[in-house]
Amino acid sequence: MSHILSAQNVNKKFGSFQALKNVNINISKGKIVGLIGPNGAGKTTLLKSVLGLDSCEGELKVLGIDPYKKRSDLMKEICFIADVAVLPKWIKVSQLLTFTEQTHPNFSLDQAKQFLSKTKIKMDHKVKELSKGMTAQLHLAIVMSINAKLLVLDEPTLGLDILFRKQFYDNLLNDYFDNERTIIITTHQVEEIEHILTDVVFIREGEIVLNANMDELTNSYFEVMVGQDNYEEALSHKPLTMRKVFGKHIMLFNSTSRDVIETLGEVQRPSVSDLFVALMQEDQA
Ligand SMILES: Nc1ncnc2c1ncn2[C@@H]1O[C@H](COP(=O)(O)OP(=O)(O)OP(=O)(O)O)[C@@H](O)[C@H]1O
Repeated sequence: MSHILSAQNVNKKFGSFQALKNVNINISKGKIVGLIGPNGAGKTTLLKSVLGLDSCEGELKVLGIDPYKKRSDLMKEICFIADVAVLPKWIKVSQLLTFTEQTHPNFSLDQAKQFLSKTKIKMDHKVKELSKGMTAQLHLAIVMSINAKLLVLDEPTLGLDILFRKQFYDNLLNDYFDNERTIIITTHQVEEIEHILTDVVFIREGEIVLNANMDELTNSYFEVMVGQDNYEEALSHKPLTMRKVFGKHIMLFNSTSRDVIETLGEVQRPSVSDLFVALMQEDQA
């Protein structure tokens, strides 16, 4: 098996509405992939197909398995967080850990206890007694104690404050991720995760509009801060987007015209969120 995930011409229709359009992606082991798109772009729809929660047309293989037809086989090897706040309110932490140990073959109870010992969560706490952030910590402690090959996170930090969000991603990167694992994350807070990503996939109206690793991205696009003197000339090279900061124009270009344009101002690497905004606008133009 060469890819952890392989999608070829994947389509998904809800009645006459086409939510996924000819999606082609391959993801290999050891990647942290950001699946990024505006509201209603098709991120959750794609992840549901990846997790075997919904059917799709085309060829989709996760760990070499057809997720919809062989979901129970797949679930032994992967885990996911759909929304951190969703855990049964009435259950005690100790009961939740026992339940997970009994139902998941790759769960380590000792490991979960070790993660939880670094938090304020106690074994006899009920989920309803935990704050949203503590519930997220509990969920993550469980997920990080499952020896999974693929972790799928759909908006994992929704509703959490910035300290918890930062801690969540730090824990994920330092205590969980290694080259044997693969993570797919969707979030609208792109700027908070871009430093941990190895690859980005942009999706818009069910179509993949960009699929690149972060190094490729740096080489494919660049921003130039252009002063008034060079403004007209820089503009003639047709920037993808432009914004004004402290009286200077920051223009985004793709690398085809790099040699000429980098003489016109200070070059910088665009953030993933700036690139996302630019490519979404470009696609709509
Ligand atoms: N069960 C369904 N029945 C009909 N349409 C659906 C269904 N599920 C999703 N859709 C539609 O498919 C499109 C993609 O939805 P999806 O939830 O995948 O978007 P998303 O990228 O996850 O958005 P968000 O960032 O807002 O969560 C939307 O137009 C949505 O209305």
